[in-house]
Amino acid sequence: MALEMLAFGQTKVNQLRLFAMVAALLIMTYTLIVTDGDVFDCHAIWSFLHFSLNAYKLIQGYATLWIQMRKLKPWDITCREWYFNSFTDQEFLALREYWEWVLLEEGDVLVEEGEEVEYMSMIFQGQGEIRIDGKQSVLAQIGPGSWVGEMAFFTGELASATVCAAKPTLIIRWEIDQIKKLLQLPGRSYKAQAFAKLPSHFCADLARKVKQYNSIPAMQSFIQSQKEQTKHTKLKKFDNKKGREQPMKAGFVSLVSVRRSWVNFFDKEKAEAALEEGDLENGQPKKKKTVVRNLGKVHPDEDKPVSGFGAPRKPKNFYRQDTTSRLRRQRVQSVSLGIPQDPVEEGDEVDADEVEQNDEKES
Ligand SMILES: Nc1ncnc2c1ncn2[C@@H]1O[C@@H]2COP(=O)(O)O[C@H]2[C@H]1O
Repeated sequence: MALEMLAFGQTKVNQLRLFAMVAALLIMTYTLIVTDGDVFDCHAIWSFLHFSLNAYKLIQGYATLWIQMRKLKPWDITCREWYFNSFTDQEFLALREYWEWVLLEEGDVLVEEGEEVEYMSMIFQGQGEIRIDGKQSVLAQIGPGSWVGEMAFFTGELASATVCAAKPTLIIRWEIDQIKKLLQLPGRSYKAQAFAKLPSHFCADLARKVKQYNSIPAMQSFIQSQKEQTKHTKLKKFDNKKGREQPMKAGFVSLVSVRRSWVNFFDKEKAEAALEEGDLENGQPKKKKTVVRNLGKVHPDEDKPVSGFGAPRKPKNFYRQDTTSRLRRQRVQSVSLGIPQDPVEEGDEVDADEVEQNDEKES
């Protein structure tokens, strides 16, 4: 009973048969002992049938396998040894059942760029050329063990490139639709197991292609140029930062340079506007000059100017207190502006209303 249970736990058919046979043999022996050799006992008959049936199937299976393996051509055996050594005999035969050998002449096309991919092919001997841009440029060369059509198999898209034979080339190929159907097979038959293993081989080949692509000079120079660009960008950022810091440091030394750096680095727009208005001198906006109009000595008694820097504070009602001086000042100012004025001498009579109006204007 225990052996029977173990037999049902097996996932491989031949192992299951072997366990079932041993279990049936034990039951048969036990029945014959208990029944004193009664071969017609139903347990004995049932276990005998069970044993014989499994033994027949087992022997038949191995005999067929042996015959099929002997039928394999030398290139099938080489192909298995080179590329499918992870498959059991039965799995390999299941795989072999669906593929065909095709010999390509030089220039024969396996798949055409932009067209539907019908076959999944593997180069056994020879060489293939991967061409793009309507066969103009040779992108890569592929040799024995490379798959063709795996990209379309995974993506379901049209062929990404044209592949043609660079010399007489021997390939094996399966119909892609057939592989997809066989991948859906339920259970754990050899066929199902064989086709379930196949896509991992496509993936391995894809990985190899990417690795090869990464190591070609074009890719390496691309990586180098990327590195240089990154370095250049970093340096530029550093320079900009430095450029901003330098004038700021100088600003501690000179207030003017702070102003210049401020204009140069933070307010370029203002500087440009000033340039347009012709207000820029040696690359810097012109300094606004405070126009101080020193009217000179206006009071004969005082030796100081009445306005501008250094002028004494005017006493309240300055002009009221000394109307004559006020008028004299007005005259001097007018003279400096080129306005002819009647000379007003000290002691001249003046109009009080006129003085009043002038005061209002001044304020
Ligand atoms: N750069 C490459 N290197 C190697 N093989 C390629 C390259 N580009 C495309 N191929 C192969 O050319 C095939 C064209 O059809 P697929 O796109 O289905 O699958 C593609 C790959 O098998």
